[in-house]
Amino acid sequence: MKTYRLAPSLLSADFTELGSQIDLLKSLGVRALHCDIMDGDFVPSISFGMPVLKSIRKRTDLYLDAHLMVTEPDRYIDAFVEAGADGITVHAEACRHLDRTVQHIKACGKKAAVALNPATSLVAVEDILPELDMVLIMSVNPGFGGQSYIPYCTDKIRRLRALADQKHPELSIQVDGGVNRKTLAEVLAAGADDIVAGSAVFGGNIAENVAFFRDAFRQAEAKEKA
Ligand SMILES: O=C(CO)[C@H](O)[C@H](O)COP(=O)(O)O
Ligand SMILES: [Co+2]
Repeated sequence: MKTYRLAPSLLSADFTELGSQIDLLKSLGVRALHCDIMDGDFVPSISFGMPVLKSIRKRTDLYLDAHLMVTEPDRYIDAFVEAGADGITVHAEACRHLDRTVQHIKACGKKAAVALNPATSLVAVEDILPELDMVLIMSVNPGFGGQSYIPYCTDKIRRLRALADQKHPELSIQVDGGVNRKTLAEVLAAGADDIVAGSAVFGGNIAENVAFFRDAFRQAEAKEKA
């Protein structure tokens, strides 16, 4: 039985109200925050780094999920662990020795995840799957919030769930990019359990948006039980 989790992407938060928006999310029952770290090289944009994550850590005990969209993730893992991340996600496309990087994250006592860009094949994680806590399927080209979900990613989520059922049933499948009221049902039905959403959480009424995700998770759980 899957446990579903919403991880709001802070990229879409109001940075002048970050502390109070984090407190609000916690009061609404949110358990994790997704922190998008962009270096302007692996992806076109620059977001925020260790000092901001450190401040977030001081503010909250929520699970902090660090999505490293950087060219050389190995250079930054210790710094993000030190800053207070609970889980570190590296891109397969950015790691020359992916197994070494994953073992490093695990040796730090943190959850290890690998992200795949839309056009990157599942083959990139097939062999290492049993070593991972999570695989992140990017459903937009990384770099910006507010983009549209790429439809072919649904089949990729489905194929990853089938692969995980064979090799590592506890694997969490996170989907990131363009997940909103229109696309959520499709993503859940395909087998995702961990949902990142930025604009669909912070755009408009945050409490109503979080309630929408919570209700969808309840429906998915009920479907699984039936
Ligand atoms: O990693 C990301 C972009 O590279 C973000 O997590 C993602 O885009 C979330 O934003 P939205 O839900 O608005 O698509
Ligand atoms: Co992200």
